[in-house]
Amino acid sequence: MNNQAYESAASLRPKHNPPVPLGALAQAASLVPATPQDAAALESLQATGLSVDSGDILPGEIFAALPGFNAHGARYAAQAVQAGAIAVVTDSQGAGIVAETCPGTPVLLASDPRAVVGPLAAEVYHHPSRHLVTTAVTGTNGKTTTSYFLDAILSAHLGACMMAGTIELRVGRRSVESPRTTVEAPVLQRMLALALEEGVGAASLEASSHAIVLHRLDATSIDIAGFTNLQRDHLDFHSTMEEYLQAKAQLFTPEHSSRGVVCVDDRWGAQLAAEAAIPVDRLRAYPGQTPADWWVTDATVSLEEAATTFTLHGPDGEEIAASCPLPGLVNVQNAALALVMAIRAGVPTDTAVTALAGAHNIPGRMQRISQRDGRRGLCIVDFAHTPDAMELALAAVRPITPGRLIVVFGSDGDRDQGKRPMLGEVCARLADVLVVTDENPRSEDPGLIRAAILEGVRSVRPGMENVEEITTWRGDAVERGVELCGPDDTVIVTGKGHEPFLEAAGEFIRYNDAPVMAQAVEKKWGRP
Ligand SMILES: CC(=O)N[C@H]1[C@@H](OP(=O)(O)OP(=O)(O)OC[C@H]2O[C@@H](n3ccc(=O)[nH]c3=O)[C@H](O)[C@@H]2O)O[C@H](CO)[C@@H](O)[C@@H]1O[C@H](C)C(=O)N[C@@H](C)C(=O)N[C@H](CCC(=O)O)C(=O)O
Ligand SMILES: Nc1ncnc2c1ncn2[C@@H]1O[C@H](COP(=O)(O)OP(=O)(O)OP(=O)(O)O)[C@@H](O)[C@H]1O
Repeated sequence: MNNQAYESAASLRPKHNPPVPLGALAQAASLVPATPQDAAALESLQATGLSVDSGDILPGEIFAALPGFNAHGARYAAQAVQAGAIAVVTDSQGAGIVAETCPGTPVLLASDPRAVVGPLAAEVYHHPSRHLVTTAVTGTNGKTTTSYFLDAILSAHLGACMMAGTIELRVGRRSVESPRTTVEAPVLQRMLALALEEGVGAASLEASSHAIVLHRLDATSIDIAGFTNLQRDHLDFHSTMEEYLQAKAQLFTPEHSSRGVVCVDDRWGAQLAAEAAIPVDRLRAYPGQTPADWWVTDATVSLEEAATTFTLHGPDGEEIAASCPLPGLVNVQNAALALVMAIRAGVPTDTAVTALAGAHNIPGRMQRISQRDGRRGLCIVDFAHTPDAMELALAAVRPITPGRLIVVFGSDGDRDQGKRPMLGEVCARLADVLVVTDENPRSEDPGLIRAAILEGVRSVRPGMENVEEITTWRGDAVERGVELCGPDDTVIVTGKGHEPFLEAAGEFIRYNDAPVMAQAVEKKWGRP
């Protein structure tokens, strides 16, 4: 994500945050003044906020200078002080740098500064999560989808819900692009405080494993934590799957959450549920034998409405007929998880079921741009950008496609080159018509990326029938896909989902598939 997103995230702050004495903050996070003069500062100073980023400091706030993977944050202390920081929280190495670069600035010491940022941020923003119904979803896949389902349900129940995840940071009507899946603790606490200030009663969060390990969620009171699944990913950060699971498992401890709902469809979920240190509901979303408190039967994809219907059974004999508007059986796991989490958060079942059924248009996640109506075809934007996700996405839309399945796709530059022919192979195998285009070529020659994809296509379809290559611009390819789409056909454009930029030749170009596809739909069929 580019710098603009970080700047926008910084704008989501409460309008009035009563200042907190530095002494109280030091006590809350067991901070030690670096010098006797710094101890005196505790008596006189009050803080109005906190940041780990010097570029994000407002006058009166504290700068937490963290030892980073690349640099020591204390290197930026002078910049923070110039912006109005009243004190710096750091380790002893950082204190040395501050003494050199901005002498006289009060310094509070912590042996692991990253670990105190959460509690400090919660304290300075007055523990807003304690007053909100807060949910957090973790797992390799399905976090975004499940958290949007929860957003819809909690909004229906409480009037509004705050959202912090991969796609957006939203409080009330204000939404900004999200810099990452789970933002730094000060950004999150500010958003929660703003939500409280604006009368928003709930928060739906995504919890990445990076965030859990890097303490971004510390001191956030989560009412219900949810776990979707664990698949191979991020083994550069967590060295083994066991370590990856243990990172997620931290969310299911009383330090973070009051209760949990865990999908036990894979063995990792079963292990997590068995080892969890908080009360946990076990949910089985797919057919299987694993013991569970809640389980799903009759999962079906409906052709007419592109909806998925299922029955959710509960521990007290509940039998809940539910539906979600996203196709694909993976979304049954996400939908059932959202339902059980909502029920455990106190949402009446009827309210939850109705809101889930209406949870349309998650940005870039099987997002329907036009519905099949006898004249128009079904037009969808989806984020699938790996061979596995592409396989799932195409398998999800095939049953709701009486005619041809058209896929518009490309592959990233400066990333995993091996997946390019694999994507071509999957699409050639599972779709009828292929329109090959660019995704984010970045510094690479887009023609070479497309050639690698086409090599994979050729391995399945040597004659290259029903394969088109669009060499001009991604928007033209999306338009071509829609042009080819008949009333019984489906066109799915994959790879970029919600992304607001296309990265090419060192530039971030404003581009989003959804409005481009909507324009193509209007050009072909007129306004609905
Ligand atoms: C690996 C990782 O998570 N790194 C995080 C880490 O960065 P770092 O230690 O490398 O920071 P650094 O560049 O050494 O800088 C040290 C400190 O100086 C500060 N600084 C730096 C520059 C400056 O001008 N002013 C300033 O104050 C930085 O905010 C930082 O606190 O600490 C920074 C803030 O303290 C985070 O912004 C940064 O996240 C980076 C951007 C990141 O890309 N993280 C990814 C891996 C991530 O968290 N991903 C997960 C989910 C992934 C997924 O599910 O796909 C996510 O939640 O998004
Ligand atoms: N429950 C699930 N199980 C397996 N795959 C899923 C599941 N839910 C979604 N997917 C697949 O993963 C893709 C990403 O879904 P989603 O954005 O909801 O997950 P995520 O955990 O937020 O991932 P990311 O952090 O990459 O956005 C979807 O396009 C879909 O193909």
